[in-house]
Amino acid sequence: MSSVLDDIIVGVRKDLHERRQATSLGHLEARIQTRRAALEVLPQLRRPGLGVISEVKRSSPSKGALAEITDPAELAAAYQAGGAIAISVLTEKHRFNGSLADLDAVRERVEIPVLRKDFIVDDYQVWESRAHGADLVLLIVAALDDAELRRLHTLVTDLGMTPLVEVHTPDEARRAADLGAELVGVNNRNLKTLEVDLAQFGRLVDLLPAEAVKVAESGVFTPEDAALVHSQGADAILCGEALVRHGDPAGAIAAMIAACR
Ligand SMILES: O=C(O)c1ccccc1NCC(=O)[C@H](O)[C@H](O)COP(=O)(O)O
Repeated sequence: MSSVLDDIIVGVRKDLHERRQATSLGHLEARIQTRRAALEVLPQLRRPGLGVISEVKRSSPSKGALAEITDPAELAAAYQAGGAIAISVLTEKHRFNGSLADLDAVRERVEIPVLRKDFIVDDYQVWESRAHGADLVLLIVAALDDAELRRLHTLVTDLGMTPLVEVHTPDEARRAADLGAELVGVNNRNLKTLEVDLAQFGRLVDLLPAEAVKVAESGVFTPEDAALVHSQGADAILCGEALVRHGDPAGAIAAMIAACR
């Protein structure tokens, strides 16, 4: 039986095929030449305290519609004002109602690094991410075999961006370590069943390379949640639903950072 992740990737490959027909790789390469270099994020994430990677997320397979978000750039500006270290933009369209236009709008508006959050399975998407101004690209270990993971990780790095390597199981944590990943996210959400367990970060943290920057992803709702994963070794959190549903996202980010001082 196929998992939620498998179903998402079927749609992603179909969309990718259409975009490839519309925009050649050569066009993306030319567009990259006009962009300034990708921003670094690792030095900031290595500083003491909690980094908050704040996500622009309209809907999700687990919860359906979360927030309308008519102006993603405005939301990203609020995130930046609250002290976010980076903005994550979900660009998948069928399940998350995101787009590359969202990435463009956010990139134009904020000065901090921007993560392209999608289901990356092909080199084309990496070129596309840089062409649209991404500084970081998510690589989900569960979606890739070792050869694909290594190839995409190298390409992201070669284009000057930072790969965020996402794991959920001990085996995936080992694969991320073998890769020499410098930025590793533990997703507390199982992308095959959609179950969320905030304790997953604490279970996996010791399996990650000591020198890697560690991100706790998903299921962080309160300053107390943020303080818990920070006390377990999270340098940063990746937070979506709690912020898009909050009336004061800047204040919510500031409160999470304050709880980890
Ligand atoms: O959010 C989902 O339901 C989901 C389902 C299947 C694949 C990925 C999914 N989400 C992507 C993410 O990992 C989250 O958007 C991100 O970590 C923020 O999570 P949260 O703070 O719980 O919104």
